[in-house]
Amino acid sequence: MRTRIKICGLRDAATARQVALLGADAIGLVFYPPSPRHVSVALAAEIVAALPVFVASVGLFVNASVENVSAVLEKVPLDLLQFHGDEDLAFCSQFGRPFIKALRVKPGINLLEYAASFVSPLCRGILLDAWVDGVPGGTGESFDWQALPNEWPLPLILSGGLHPENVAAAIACVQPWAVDVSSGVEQCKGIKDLVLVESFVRAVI
Ligand SMILES: O=C(O)c1ccccc1N[C@@H]1O[C@H](COP(=O)(O)O)[C@@H](O)[C@H]1O
Repeated sequence: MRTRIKICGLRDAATARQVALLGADAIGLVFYPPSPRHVSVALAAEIVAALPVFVASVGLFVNASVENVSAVLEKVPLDLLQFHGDEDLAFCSQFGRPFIKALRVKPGINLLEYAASFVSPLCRGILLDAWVDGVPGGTGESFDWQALPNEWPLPLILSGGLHPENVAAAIACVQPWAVDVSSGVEQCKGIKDLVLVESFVRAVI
């Protein structure tokens, strides 16, 4: 079975639909105002409404307030939440929605212990991203895949600096359940390139 694909940081309905038609299993919507990929609640609702059936919508938050996440959930029918900051299990679980938790790979972090602390009914996976000081994600930076454990207590989503030329090698090395990409399929920050999206999807094995 092919590795699942999430393309993150969509900012218009037509491109999101195209990305889905090219083979993405999920698209990500960034609710983090400092990001160049940030979307408003109204735009996110429009994008989700344009997706073909069976393509999942994922809302990405970074250390957002409860009120902020709840306000998005009231208006946007997201399938999954992605918490990309320092949120703990209690924070992530309180919305009663399935979620994935990002972990930025940094020397000294016990990756398996961290992942094990999120094993719970609503946590559907651990997403690994590169650690870049001062920027929570979407940096286009990768990390050393060779250093990762082979077995994980939750489905693994690999991200961080993936692009059409390295994604097959990353999958062969890590064998994740899914891959997630933003910068590697963009013309410039926040603008997706459908040719790169197509090449990325084709390269995923
Ligand atoms: O995409 C963003 O702007 C973003 C902002 C803040 C936190 C996470 C963000 N994106 C996620 O970052 C990783 C890696 O992205 P990249 O492919 O290296 O650019 C990915 O999981 C995105 O969902």
